[in-house]
Amino acid sequence: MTDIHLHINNLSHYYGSSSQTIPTLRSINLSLIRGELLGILGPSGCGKTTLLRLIAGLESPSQGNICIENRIVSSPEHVLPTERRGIGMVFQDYALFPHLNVWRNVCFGLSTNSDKAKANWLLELVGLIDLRDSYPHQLSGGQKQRLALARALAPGTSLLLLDEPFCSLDVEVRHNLRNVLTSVLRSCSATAILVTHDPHEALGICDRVAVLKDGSLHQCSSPVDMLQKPLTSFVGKFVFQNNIVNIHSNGNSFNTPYGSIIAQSHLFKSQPNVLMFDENSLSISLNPCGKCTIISKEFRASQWICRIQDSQNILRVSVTLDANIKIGDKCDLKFINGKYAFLYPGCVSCILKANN
Ligand SMILES: Nc1ncnc2c1ncn2[C@@H]1O[C@H](COP(=O)(O)OP(=O)(O)OP(=O)(O)O)[C@@H](O)[C@H]1O
Repeated sequence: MTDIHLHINNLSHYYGSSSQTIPTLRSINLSLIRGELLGILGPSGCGKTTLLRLIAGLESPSQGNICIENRIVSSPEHVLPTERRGIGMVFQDYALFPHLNVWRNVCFGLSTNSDKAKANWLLELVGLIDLRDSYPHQLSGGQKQRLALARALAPGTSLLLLDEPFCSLDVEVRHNLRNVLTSVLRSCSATAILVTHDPHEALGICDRVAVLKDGSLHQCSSPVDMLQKPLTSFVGKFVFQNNIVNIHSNGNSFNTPYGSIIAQSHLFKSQPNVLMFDENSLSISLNPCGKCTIISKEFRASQWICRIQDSQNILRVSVTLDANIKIGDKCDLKFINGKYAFLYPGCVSCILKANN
């Protein structure tokens, strides 16, 4: 049987009175398996922090409930205090005690010798044992966040809530800390939720990723499943930066300025009106009289990613590094034959076909 650590059941939340405001979270259902790292991903204001605060017991649900270890800890009628939930929290701003050194920060609130042995082990694990006498102001941002991680886990916490913990750190430190996080969580057999607005971070280290938009859960699945089947066009666009094009059907066939679409129409539950495809699905040919304009190009290790505009869309297109292209160049775009794409609503897969 699956060992569910946290279960969120039909959870909704409003700030203020539900009759006056729009919900911050709408009917969220999620489960976390023990030892799992779940990413909560979404744009600014979608409700990520609110969801974390609800799990921490810092907000009260308007509807639904939250169970930790099969026990209801939050419902509209009752909210178990944060300190009785067996959770640890790590924030972007570290929240360390400035007047306590590293060792005393980790040991804060611990009493037994075995707790202190664990604190020692955690400081070893996060690479801070040699800095045990230093104070927070003597640590770098990355060291402070490693200390915050060790402190959150020291009391034997098995459920960790991390709210954008790496977002104020520079790229290399952030990258190192992601690796520290996953190995520390594994060593402690801890379950964790990582709130982030960075798709690379969520996809890179999380076992599963939950994507929120305007308080609604669009998808919760492993990174590979999400890549292979983004359930909504928002997931494809926000998480994978895929292209979105509005389409109109002509009976069972769809035409676009870039070519046509082959799909099995019996799979449609409703008529698709949006096509989604990735940056490798279009070919570009320079043409001074072309209908499209290259408006930006970004270097990636193995290709350029161009943004190309026509009268209806701005599309991301990958172009080989040896292509002689400049911003402002005119061009034509067409589908690359045989590339896979998705139609929405319904996430029906289809195949792209270039116009002759
Ligand atoms: N204390 C509050 N009172 C009223 N509205 C709030 C409060 N806190 C947040 N909100 C609103 O609730 C919505 C969700 O906020 P939340 O902080 O959960 O989003 P978020 O996804 O974490 O955003 P960000 O990535 O910018 O931190 C936003 O529209 C926000 O303005």
